[in-house]
Amino acid sequence: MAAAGAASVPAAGAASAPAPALSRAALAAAGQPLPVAPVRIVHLGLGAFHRAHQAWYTAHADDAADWGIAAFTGRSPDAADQLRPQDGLFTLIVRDEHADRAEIVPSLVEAVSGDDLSRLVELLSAPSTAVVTLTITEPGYRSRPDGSPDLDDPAVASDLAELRGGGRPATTIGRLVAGLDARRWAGAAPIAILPCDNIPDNGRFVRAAVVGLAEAAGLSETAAWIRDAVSFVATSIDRITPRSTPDDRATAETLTGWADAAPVVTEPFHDWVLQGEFPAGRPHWEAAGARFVDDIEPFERRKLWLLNGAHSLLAYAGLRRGHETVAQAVGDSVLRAQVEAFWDAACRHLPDGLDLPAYRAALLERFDNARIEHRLAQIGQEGSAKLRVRAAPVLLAERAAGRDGAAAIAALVAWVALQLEAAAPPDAAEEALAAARASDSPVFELLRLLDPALVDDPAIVAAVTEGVADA
Ligand SMILES: NC(=O)c1ccc[n+]([C@@H]2O[C@H](COP(=O)([O-])OP(=O)(O)OC[C@H]3O[C@@H](n4cnc5c(N)ncnc54)[C@H](O)[C@@H]3O)[C@@H](O)[C@H]2O)c1
Ligand SMILES: O=P(O)(O)OC[C@@H](O)[C@@H](O)[C@H](O)[C@H](O)CO
Repeated sequence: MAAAGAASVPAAGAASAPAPALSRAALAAAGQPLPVAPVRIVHLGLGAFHRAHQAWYTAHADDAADWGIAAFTGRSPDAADQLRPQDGLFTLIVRDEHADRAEIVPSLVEAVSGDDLSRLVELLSAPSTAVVTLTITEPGYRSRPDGSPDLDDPAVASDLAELRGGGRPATTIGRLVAGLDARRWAGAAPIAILPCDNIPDNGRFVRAAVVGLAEAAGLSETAAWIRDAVSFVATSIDRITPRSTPDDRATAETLTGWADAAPVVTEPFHDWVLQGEFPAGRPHWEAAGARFVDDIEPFERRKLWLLNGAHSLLAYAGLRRGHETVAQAVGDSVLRAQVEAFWDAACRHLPDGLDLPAYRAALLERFDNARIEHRLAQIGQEGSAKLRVRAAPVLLAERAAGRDGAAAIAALVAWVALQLEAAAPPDAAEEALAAARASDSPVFELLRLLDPALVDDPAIVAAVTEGVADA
């Protein structure tokens, strides 16, 4: 298969006629066929990022003709409903600071509603299926911070009952366990699972979730098989991809001449670092720039602390200063200085050899791209899970090194202040956050929710309390 199609203009139609709907048949009729690769990858969580990243890398692999993706939605069937009539095709709008270019990405060959468990089981039972990728957001795993299933979560409890009775689990990890159970019964072909969410050591994290749920459901043989035979690959994934807006459809149509109900906007930059085995094979993603390493941790920390840590700082401090997007916030000299200070702190705890000055300079350029409207309210969602891994480790490392940790404390102060004003973006942990806010010592309890180690240090609690009082 050719790499992702270039922007395509329909053969017929006056300028005022409505653009034809994107589909493989319509493209073929226009002389631009995009063949359907066989499904060998199952994706869970059909959001914008998967399409801008893993689907793009797969389309640009030099063996793309052998690797089609069947992608399942997470919570609502909407994305599948939009993409099914388009045969999985979608327009990727790559937006730099000056212009847009578009390509039609052909690697997604099947878009499926997440509740279609029978199709998931069928695909996971097929020996030809070699890779499962996930982008279901941090709370989507329904895990404790160590990755093990949160057995107090009612959806997890319900899935346990369903899995025990051979029923229909409803969480993504529950469905994945049901699919892996079927794969074992079908002959246990090897497979790799590849979480692509912004979670440290995400391979180990999702392994704990999957094995833990299988064990808790009494599927002990399947749990043992997963432990021994399923490979959990750790990844650091990077491509800033904001939520799509209705304007993006008009842009896609102008650029390609095709009407696309579900285009995605992304930045030109992309990066993918992976560590782990693929026992049943994988696309030649290196051809598109992916890197396979023996130790992912330095890359993962650099990305999570510098990019995502700064994003979260800009989100909470930026919202408090009246900004709406990353570009606006990083253009505010006060916040830019806070970001630089946070990066100085984080860099003190990153190993040599990561070319940090160049990485920081490139990040600033990416954040400054005002044509990417990355909304702080989107980035700020799920703050309790995000700050735990993006800011708390930097603060704790600074304190352990005998410094005050002021730069990382600034991020916590902004988030705590928004919490106390009940103005923080949505968070799956809202029930616990509300209880913390209503307690006698809300700052202490909010910090404890982020990471109990924070409140073991009275200086951190005092600094955040003081910062919030001054904010
Ligand atoms: N957008 C980016 O710039 C970017 C970059 C790197 C990594 N990521 C990772 O990808 C994830 C998804 O980002 P996106 O931009 O595609 O978001 P999105 O909102 O477009 O898609 C999120 C997907 O996750 C599913 N989901 C959400 N909550 C869920 C739940 N509780 N259970 C099951 N499924 C659930 C949704 O149904 C949807 O399919 C992020 O949370 C992040 O971890 C995103
Ligand atoms: O996707 P989230 O919600 O985990 O985090 C929001 C952003 O920080 C994130 O999407 C970055 O844009 C991304 O990680 C860049 O690669």
